Amino acid sequence: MNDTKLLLRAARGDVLPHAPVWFMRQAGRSLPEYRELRAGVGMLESCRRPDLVCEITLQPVRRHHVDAAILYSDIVVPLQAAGVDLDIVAGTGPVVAAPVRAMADVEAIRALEPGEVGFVADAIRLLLAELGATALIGFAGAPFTLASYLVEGGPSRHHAKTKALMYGAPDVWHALCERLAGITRTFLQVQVDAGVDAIQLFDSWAGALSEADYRRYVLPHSRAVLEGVTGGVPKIHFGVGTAELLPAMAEAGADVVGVDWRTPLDVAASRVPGRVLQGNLDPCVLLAPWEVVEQEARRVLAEGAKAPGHIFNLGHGVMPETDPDVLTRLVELVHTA
Ligand SMILES: Cc1c2[nH]c(c1CCC(=O)O)Cc1[nH]c(c(CCC(=O)O)c1C)Cc1[nH]c(c(CCC(=O)O)c1C)Cc1[nH]c(c(C)c1CCC(=O)O)C2
Repeated sequence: MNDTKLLLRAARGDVLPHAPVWFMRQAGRSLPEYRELRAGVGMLESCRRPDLVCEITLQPVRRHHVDAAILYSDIVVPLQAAGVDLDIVAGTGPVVAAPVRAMADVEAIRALEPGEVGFVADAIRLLLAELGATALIGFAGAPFTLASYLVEGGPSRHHAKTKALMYGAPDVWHALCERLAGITRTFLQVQVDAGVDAIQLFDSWAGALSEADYRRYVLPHSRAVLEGVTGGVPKIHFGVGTAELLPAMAEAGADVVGVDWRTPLDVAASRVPGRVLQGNLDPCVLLAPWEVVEQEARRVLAEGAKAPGHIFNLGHGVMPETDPDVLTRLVELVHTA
């Protein structure tokens, strides 16, 4: 069964008739059917309801015929399940009630018990019964990106408080990342044990760091997550603005390296030889006329062909204002290119 899933064959580096395609943030606000289902239901509440998670995860599969579904959830779901007081505020993102600034704050973050995210395992079981040959991707946030939300208290442009803690109190920083790595590992293992086909570790904001700082302050923790998850599923590792970090992120232990739109995939292939790549059409290109979308998508496919395997995706998430019909057409193009 698994062998018929195109995404898994691409992750293994098999020669395929065409690249598999899915989109980061394919479930969500670009779809009117999502906005309808979510009316009056809070974001995190919706993530705890297996029936809603299943339906929202399936919406982009039905509409676009992508080769993979990504579980509808959020990177802060396991933190909330482990008792961290936070919410997702519409139009802003995650907001944390009591930001982490000192060792006592770190010590107040406890481990995640698998049963505390049982709703995720339930949703995955519902999805597996529906998905057939479409792969299901589970995911989690990497320690740096989670730490950034916890230390800043919310979204941040410069991650200044995060870096101040990292440089100024490395013992607190490493203790925080160790706890977050434990929570993330448990969250991913629950998803793998429930049957997802692949996992993606999002270190969305790691591109804020130099390679030296990434290696010193982040890589050991991301590696602990990626190496700690057992079950043999392919592991995808992705961040934004990570051109200089690609080799280090590959060393953290991913089978597939996600690339944003800034680095052409043939250049990325030379930076992480032997790795399968995922990416990397600029999400903003989807707002341009179709001729531009087609030209850029064909360029991405040609550059991706230089890697040992290529999973077509955007360089970051779908923008909410994207016309869903353009996504559907893009999937068709990738499938027939
Ligand atoms: C950094 C990050 C977060 N969450 C996530 C990341 C890593 C991916 C990335 O880099 O974009 C991951 C995520 N969040 C969500 C998914 C669902 C699956 C999918 O990709 O379709 C995934 C994979 C749902 C969501 N997560 C969120 C929404 C929008 C909330 C809503 O619909 O009300 C969705 C569908 C909220 C969220 N959650 C987060 C942000 C920055 C936001 C956006 C705030 C906003 O613009 O409203 C934190």
